[in-house]
Amino acid sequence: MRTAYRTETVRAAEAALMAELPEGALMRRAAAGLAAACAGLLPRVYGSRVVVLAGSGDNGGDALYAGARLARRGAGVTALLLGSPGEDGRPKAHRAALAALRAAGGADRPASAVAGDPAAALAGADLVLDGVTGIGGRGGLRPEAAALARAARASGAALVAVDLPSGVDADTGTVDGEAVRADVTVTFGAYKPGLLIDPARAYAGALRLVDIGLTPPAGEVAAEALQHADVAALLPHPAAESDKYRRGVVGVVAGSARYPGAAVLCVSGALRGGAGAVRYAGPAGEAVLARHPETLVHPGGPAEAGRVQSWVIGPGLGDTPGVEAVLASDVPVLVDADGLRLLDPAAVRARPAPTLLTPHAGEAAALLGRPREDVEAGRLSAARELAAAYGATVLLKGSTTVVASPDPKDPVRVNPTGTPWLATAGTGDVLSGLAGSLLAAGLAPRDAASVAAYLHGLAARRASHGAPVAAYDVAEALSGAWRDVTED
Ligand SMILES: NC(=O)C1=CN([C@@H]2O[C@H](COP(=O)(O)OP(=O)(O)OC[C@H]3O[C@@H](n4cnc5c(N)ncnc54)[C@H](O)[C@@H]3O)[C@@H](O)[C@H]2O)[C@@H](O)CC1
Ligand SMILES: Nc1ncnc2c1ncn2[C@@H]1O[C@H](COP(=O)(O)OP(=O)(O)O)[C@@H](O)[C@H]1O
Ligand SMILES: [K+]
Repeated sequence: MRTAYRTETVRAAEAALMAELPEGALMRRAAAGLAAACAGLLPRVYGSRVVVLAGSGDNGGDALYAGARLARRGAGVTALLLGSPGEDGRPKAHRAALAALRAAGGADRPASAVAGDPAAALAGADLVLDGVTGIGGRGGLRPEAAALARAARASGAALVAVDLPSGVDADTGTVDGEAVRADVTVTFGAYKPGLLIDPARAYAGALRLVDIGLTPPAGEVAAEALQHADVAALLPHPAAESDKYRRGVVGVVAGSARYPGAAVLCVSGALRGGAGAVRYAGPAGEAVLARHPETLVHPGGPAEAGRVQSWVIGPGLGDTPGVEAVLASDVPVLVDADGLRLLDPAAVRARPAPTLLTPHAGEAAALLGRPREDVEAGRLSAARELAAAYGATVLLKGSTTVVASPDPKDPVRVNPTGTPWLATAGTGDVLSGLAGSLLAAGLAPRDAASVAAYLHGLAARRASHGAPVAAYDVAEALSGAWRDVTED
């Protein structure tokens, strides 16, 4: 499990650790890890050209100390100092770190001296260290830093963010203005939620975690990302005495005369999610049977379809009724797509069994009564708000799929396996069938949702290999993704 902690938690853990260590020890550990990561990115350190963008805080301090280490190994290092002017008129910078850089033979200049031609200042650099701001940064980059960040990006040098890409919000993943677009982010002590959640995640590039001895309390995880072993431990496995009913039956209420394909895709996901049988209730039975003869098809509504251990309702449903009947059941229910329209929070809250909602950003925006862009810019808070309003688990789909449970103490789960190739019609139907099947197999809603998103993303990658995929390809690749996870 990859775990991320909020800034305040990281700072508290740092303070506790610093009290036990000689002054500057933590920063030295951070800088050593950072310099080693940079050295690994350069063909050779000796003779390479490194530019350090250094803000006035400790983030700049880390970058300057790392610059000093690289300078001692023969790199030509120049620091551009971005702090506001101090009493001596020079830009403020971490004093001891700047002294270390100078002692190692590095140069420094106020960034204002290169403001007229930032591109010239970055020309020929092999590596740029972004030490403008870390967890102390607020808002987007200021203009001077933004111009240098753009020039660094355009220079072709490897761009390494120190702790966080400057300009992104560590706790929420929002990006309010301009931010550094890094190739690699070397983060210290613990991941921060912004490194896992879009839009900020897209600015971070590849992530490296440097152990500086920090141990934030396990109870304060703010966001977490499952890995293969976590998913393998959660997946259902039939036992010797299992039969199809004991493995769980998932009911699917999806599709309409207009959209029969949604029913087929939802069932195709459900058949590969570990339930022992899939019951389909609705008007698209013929299309479902044509593709999936193993489905138990009922032409009527869900009320007459027979006993199930979970329901999935919504994909391609149009205006077909059925949501009330399904919500009235005493089994876990997944509501997606058309089922989310006009969904009554009170009806969901009153349910005796858990509910899982799987909106994309547009559907979440409609439920929250605010613009889609707001949801996309603040995924974590949007998912949390919806979960609280409905007393339900919420899987918010999109560039970073996040899963929030109604208990605010549960960390948000962030899916690490997604790929933009999934942004194609019908893949959401496969996902809801898959997650519903995992619910029927007995997984808790938060686990069913995050495991489904994980396998779904992995399946899309397997099916895609860098080329477009169709939703049905993703469904067919699910068994392979399952094997990848369990055989690892
Ligand atoms: N506390 C510790 O022991 C450790 C801290 N570490 C480093 O310390 C960092 C945090 O340091 P600080 O608390 O000094 O804060 P930062 O260095 O992240 O940022 C604070 C400085 O940036 C300026 N600033 C804020 N927003 C800005 C913006 N939008 N544009 C330009 N400048 C802006 C502020 O005026 C302030 O001078 C961490 O991210 C990490 O890199 C590491 O060395 C590990 C150990
Ligand atoms: N930019 C993106 N990057 C990664 N995954 C995406 C992106 N956009 C959409 N997805 C994924 O694609 C799927 C689309 O689902 P959805 O929007 O419900 O489409 P549909 O209703 O056509 O099935 C979801 O799993 C979502 O997380
Ligand atoms: K930074």
